[in-house]
Amino acid sequence: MSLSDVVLAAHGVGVRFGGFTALQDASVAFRRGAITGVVGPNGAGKSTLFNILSGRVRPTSGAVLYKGEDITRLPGHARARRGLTRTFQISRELGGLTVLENLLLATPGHPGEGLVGGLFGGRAARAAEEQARVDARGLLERVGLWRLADASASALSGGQKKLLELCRALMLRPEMILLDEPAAGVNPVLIGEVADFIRVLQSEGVSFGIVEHNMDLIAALCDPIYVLAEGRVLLEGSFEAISANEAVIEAYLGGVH
Ligand SMILES: Nc1ncnc2c1ncn2[C@@H]1O[C@H](COP(=O)(O)OP(=O)(O)OP(=O)(O)O)[C@@H](O)[C@H]1O
Repeated sequence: MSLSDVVLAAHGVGVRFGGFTALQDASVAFRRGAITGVVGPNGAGKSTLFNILSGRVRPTSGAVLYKGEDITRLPGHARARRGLTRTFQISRELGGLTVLENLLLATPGHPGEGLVGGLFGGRAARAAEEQARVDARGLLERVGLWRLADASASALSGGQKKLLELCRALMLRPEMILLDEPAAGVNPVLIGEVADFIRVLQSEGVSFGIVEHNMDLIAALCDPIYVLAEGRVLLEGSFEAISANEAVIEAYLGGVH
């Protein structure tokens, strides 16, 4: 893999929480235009890796590079502004707001604040808010949620909340999105829709990293796939390669006993 093919990379990252090593010397590379999977048993360090890549957790060692730039010390919102966004395992919709308002509040500069009496004024702010509304409507139409634009976000199903979460990340027009368990709590039909939408976004040039326990989704979408176990990267490969690997099978069975 040449350096210019890599959009996001972790080089030897590690993090300790008190005396506990959650991640050790982990190196991963997310190829531009690819959907890269990250799998592993519970507690392997997958979310911790995403937290480091997205700026929520500062690694105790190693570095994070985005488009060749060292962003290890850059806060999450600054990474998002550069085009690196994420979603969370537990959807983080604002239940007191409508579906549409949730998207408007996800944009840089929060033009949606105008809706709730913020101090944004002037022509530029109004133009930004208008653009955000156009973007939000376009996204909600694409994922079939436009008819629910004025409904409370708390009324959405688990799967719809995941779609809303993905749309919130997309409001920032990202180049790279990290998805933490996009299929968790989502019914099988909607998982198919989420997968289709991810594929369309990929065809439009967005790169993805996906942490997921649903192996059907990983097999359908991801190449390559990194396997983590006990805070380390065990190996990287195609779905066929990792599922036939003895060390991977052992790592998963070890978690079951
Ligand atoms: N802030 C924290 N403080 C202390 N320990 C933590 C913290 N965050 C994560 N850990 C621990 O680090 C280990 C890795 O957690 P992490 O959530 O990254 O695993 P995971 O692979 O995402 O697991 P799962 O598949 O269950 O979500 C776990 O043992 C977890 O308890």
